[in-house]
Amino acid sequence: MKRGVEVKGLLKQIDDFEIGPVDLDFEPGTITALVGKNGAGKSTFAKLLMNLAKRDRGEIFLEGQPVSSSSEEWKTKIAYQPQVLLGCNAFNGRELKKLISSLYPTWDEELFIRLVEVFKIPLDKPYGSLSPGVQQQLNFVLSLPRDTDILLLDEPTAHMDIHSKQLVQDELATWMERGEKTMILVSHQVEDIRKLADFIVVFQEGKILAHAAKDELTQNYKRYWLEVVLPDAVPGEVARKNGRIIVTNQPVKTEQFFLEKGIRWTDSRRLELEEIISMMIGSREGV
Ligand SMILES: Nc1ncnc2c1ncn2[C@@H]1O[C@H](COP(=O)(O)OP(=O)(O)OP(=O)(O)O)[C@@H](O)[C@H]1O
Repeated sequence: MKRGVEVKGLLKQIDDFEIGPVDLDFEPGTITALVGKNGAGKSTFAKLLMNLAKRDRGEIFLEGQPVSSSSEEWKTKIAYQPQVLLGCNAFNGRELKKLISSLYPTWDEELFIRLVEVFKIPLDKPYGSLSPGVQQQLNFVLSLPRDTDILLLDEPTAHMDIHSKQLVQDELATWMERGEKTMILVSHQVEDIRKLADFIVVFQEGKILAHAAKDELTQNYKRYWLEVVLPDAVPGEVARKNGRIIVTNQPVKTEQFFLEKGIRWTDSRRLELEEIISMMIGSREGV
């Protein structure tokens, strides 16, 4: 069976910031979104996967190939799209394509040409002269055609307009249909996560706070408006307001508890993914 990305006991200390220990498996055929507050360690984790930051401990395997400085084999397995392409300002798209395509035996020229047309990328202008949104589009158009089995994208749509974001979402969804691809997506864009992700990994201060299937999260997070003020803790409770509005992530247990105690609720609703993520990463207080 094909293996995706395996991370074992990964640890890195940067000044007073520690990332890890991280143990994570990213399965082929899935998209995982890495979320967390600014500075939580997502981009550093991405760099560790690419050996661009040196880990202190642990192991990383890409389709079974160990990521290390002493071998090159793993490099053709993964395409990494960083937030910013450094050192490229003087080169135009055509020159960058020539450089990058020569490094990837799987380069798909047809896909590149199609994407250039879809995004209407001016290939003859220096990268540094393009707007941040168009730079990001070019960055994307230079990443996907590498057609590696593993794709690692760090905030690929942050600067893009709404239409371009939708194009990226469509292209990524289509790309996943090519086979057993593994995609890791660092993102603050809820729409990207909602449309694309199968799994969500929550980073908090360098640690993995949660790793869950997106559908489970949206099924399980539920808000209840109670008829009475409730002093006791409720099974599954994750937040409350005035003892009368309760959010839980175990609605079956919660409702059983309410029924046993004779507590009635006037309304209940599932939370939107955005609310769930905000609650999990701790950027939203209360209910
Ligand atoms: N080269 C470095 N030197 C010093 N500190 C660093 C370095 N790289 C990362 N850090 C620190 O590591 C922590 C995690 O940063 P990182 O960029 O990984 O967070 P992030 O979750 O990607 O944030 P954002 O959502 O803002 O992109 C921060 O405290 C950052 O200051």
